[in-house]
Amino acid sequence: MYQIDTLTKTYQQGKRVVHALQDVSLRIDDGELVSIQGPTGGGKSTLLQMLGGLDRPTSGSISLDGTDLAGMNDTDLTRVRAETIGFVFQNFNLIPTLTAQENVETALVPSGVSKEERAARAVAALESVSLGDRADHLPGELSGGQQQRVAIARALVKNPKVLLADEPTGNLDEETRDEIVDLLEGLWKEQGLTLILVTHDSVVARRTPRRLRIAKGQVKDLTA
Ligand SMILES: Nc1ncnc2c1ncn2[C@@H]1O[C@H](COP(=O)(O)OP(=O)(O)OP(=O)(O)O)[C@@H](O)[C@H]1O
Repeated sequence: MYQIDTLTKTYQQGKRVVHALQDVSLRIDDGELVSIQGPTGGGKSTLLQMLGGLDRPTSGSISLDGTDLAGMNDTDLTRVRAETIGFVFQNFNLIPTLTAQENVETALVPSGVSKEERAARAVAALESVSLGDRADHLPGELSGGQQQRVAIARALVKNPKVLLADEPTGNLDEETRDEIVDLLEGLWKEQGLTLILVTHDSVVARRTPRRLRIAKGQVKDLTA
């Protein structure tokens, strides 16, 4: 469970101070599927970065299962990210010179999993996104939707508790978008994940049980 209390994140832009997040308080329970919408510059990516322990708040707290991410040292935070949180991005962020199989295996390197186990788990993860027959392909040989499936397999191969997705369908046509949302929704149900996704797309947001809107650094729960 995430518990966020009076979280503020400011950035200095020249002489100007930008409040990317302002006094945000929020709770996200285990197993929720939540979308985050809002205008450009509203603070969506900043919030996702905080949830992923990729950046630290200026003030306030953000805890995951009772541990304050803001107060953790870098080593512990890296471990939490490696073991507990999966990330999916708009641009897939696959390594172009590695095959689908190798891309997925990379996610297990920081956790110290043996080579044999990495290979077996990557095969299973690719099968879970219906890409078992494309394991030897390079990203450039795959469609956008297939690349996103590889990225989802890479995020889930470590069995994370939380999956954070930043515009996961932003680069896909409508049909592929629907396939990817179907896939994410299926994995969410099957694996009991907490799935939090940032999206500009109201069609995607309408499919999530809980919808948050963030504008000018402030969060509103549209389903409360
Ligand atoms: N590293 C940074 N340095 C300075 N300002 C930043 C930085 N990151 C974000 N900001 C500012 O914080 C505010 C919130 O940005 P954020 O990227 O979270 O918005 P967003 O809702 O994700 O926008 P978009 O939909 O365009 O991705 C913006 O005013 C942005 O300019």
